[in-house]
Amino acid sequence: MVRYNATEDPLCYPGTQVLRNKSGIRTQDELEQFEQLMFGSRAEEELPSGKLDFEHYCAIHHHFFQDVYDWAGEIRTIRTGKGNNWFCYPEHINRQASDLFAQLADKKHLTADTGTKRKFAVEAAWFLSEVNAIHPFREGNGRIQMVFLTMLARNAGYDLIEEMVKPGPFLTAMILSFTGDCGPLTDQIEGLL
Ligand SMILES: Nc1ncnc2c1ncn2[C@@H]1O[C@H](COP(=O)(O)OP(=O)(O)OP(=O)(O)O)[C@@H](O)[C@H]1O
Repeated sequence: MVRYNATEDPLCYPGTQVLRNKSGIRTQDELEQFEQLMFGSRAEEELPSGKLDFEHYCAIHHHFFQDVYDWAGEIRTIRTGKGNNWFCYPEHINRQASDLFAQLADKKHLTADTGTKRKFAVEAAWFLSEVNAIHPFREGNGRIQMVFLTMLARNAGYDLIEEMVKPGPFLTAMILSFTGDCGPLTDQIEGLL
């Protein structure tokens, strides 16, 4: 997992980068294992239904992380970044997310004009790069991005096979998409359809 650059974070146990959690786990390794376990167990359940809007996106985050964090499904309140990239400042998240999900709705949730895998992948890469730049949550963004992408694909008539993700190239493509180059991410997504 790529760790965050975060400003002083009240969500962490003092003097650590370990997020306060419902089980009181104080080490990062143990917390990641616990997150993974809970995520897997919630994946077995039916996902929250919704309109593929931002409210739905947050409900999905809540579903997967409700066993671990009190703030599951809530937008973050501190500035975060990864590598050299800082994500949307928290005070702008609601507005940016509303704009993005309005555009997604205008594009009929990527079901319009996406008659080929390539066309769908182009639109999906656009959406993923934008939602990643917003990065609504303190943790769990990558996993929720992938769950939601799978839902968008299914809604557009495609089966996205997440097990086929190649973590290294996919991460490189995500980072490139942050700087506006969505080509490699488009290729990665097309390869999953
Ligand atoms: N340097 C970077 N610039 C932009 N995006 C990045 C960078 N490094 C990682 N990302 C993206 O951030 C997301 C991960 O965010 P976060 O750590 O909140 O999610 P996670 O689900 O907890 O972790 P992971 O996706 O690693 O399992 C992924 O989509 C990843 O591609």
